[in-house]
Amino acid sequence: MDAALLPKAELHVHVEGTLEPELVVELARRHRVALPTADPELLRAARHFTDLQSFLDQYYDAAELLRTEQDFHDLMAAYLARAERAGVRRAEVFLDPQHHTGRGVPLEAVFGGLSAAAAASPVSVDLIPCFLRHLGPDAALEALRTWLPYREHFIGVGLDSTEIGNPPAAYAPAYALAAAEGLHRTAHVGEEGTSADVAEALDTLGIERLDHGNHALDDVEVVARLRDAGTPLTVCPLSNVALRVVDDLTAHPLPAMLDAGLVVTVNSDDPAYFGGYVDDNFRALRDVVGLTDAQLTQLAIASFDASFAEPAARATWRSEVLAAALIP
Ligand code: HPA
Ligand SMILES: [Zn+2]
Repeated sequence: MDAALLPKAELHVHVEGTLEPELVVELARRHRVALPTADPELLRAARHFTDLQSFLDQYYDAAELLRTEQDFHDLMAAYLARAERAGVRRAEVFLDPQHHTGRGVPLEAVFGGLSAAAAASPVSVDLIPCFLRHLGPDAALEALRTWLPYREHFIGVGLDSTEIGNPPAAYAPAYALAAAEGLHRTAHVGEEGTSADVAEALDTLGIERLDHGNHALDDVEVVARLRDAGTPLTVCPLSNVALRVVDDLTAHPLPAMLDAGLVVTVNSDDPAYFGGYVDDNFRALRDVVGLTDAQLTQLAIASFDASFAEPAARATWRSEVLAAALIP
């Protein structure tokens, strides 16, 4: 089999980042919003970035087209159909509820639409709402309180948006409440931020996974902490190239992360913006970085081990990977 299509879990994908230009055009038509062009290819060509913020500006702008439960349903349904073709058996999907409630979209529409599409998919799906760093720590704590009545719709919390200038420790109260509520905890750290930010997140947030974490490699002590604790990193190679976290794929630290004994998983982040879904990321690691089939198999197994799914389901998927890897 194409090693890029191995059974896998996707643990780092933002549902708003799966908004393809074709759906942008459809949503604009649905809500009578004028676009600069109705040609999806021209919209796609405009999706290029110089850094994280230049991406976030476009990403939040396009996400304003998501208004109704139907819109959120259609977004998730399209992602899951594509993810299924990428070999995804399990998806733990980020969302940015504050960006929607801040525009007057009710949480019922956001969670209702996403969960309905998830329930209709053969992919095992759970949702992880993220705190938006640019809105600050008080808003994060308040947001979590408003999410808790929808507790059955999500399994954990994350932290995303502008990393520079928004270090993680301030979010400790929101993470403490999440822990008290029995929620899983993960956070974007070390994408544009430093190894000191990664250490700070480990010290203060009680995170079970680290999203990105590229700059952890700048400090051997931080690497040792992650390795000794077995904290998985959700790494996003094509995202890192698109946002210039790395110069090109051949300079990507993923092989160094594996060499350092870190638990690494491969993910798409915002596939509609960064030129590829999770299978495309696996394929790029094989074709450009030169990872072997054995390494790709290791990454696929790690994705299930690092997931928040039930142990029995993880064991089943893990054996599926091994069976697929053995069939030439
Ligand atoms: O890669 C990311 N980093 C921070 N915030 C984000 N929101 C969507 N994608 C990202
Ligand atoms: Zn991300």
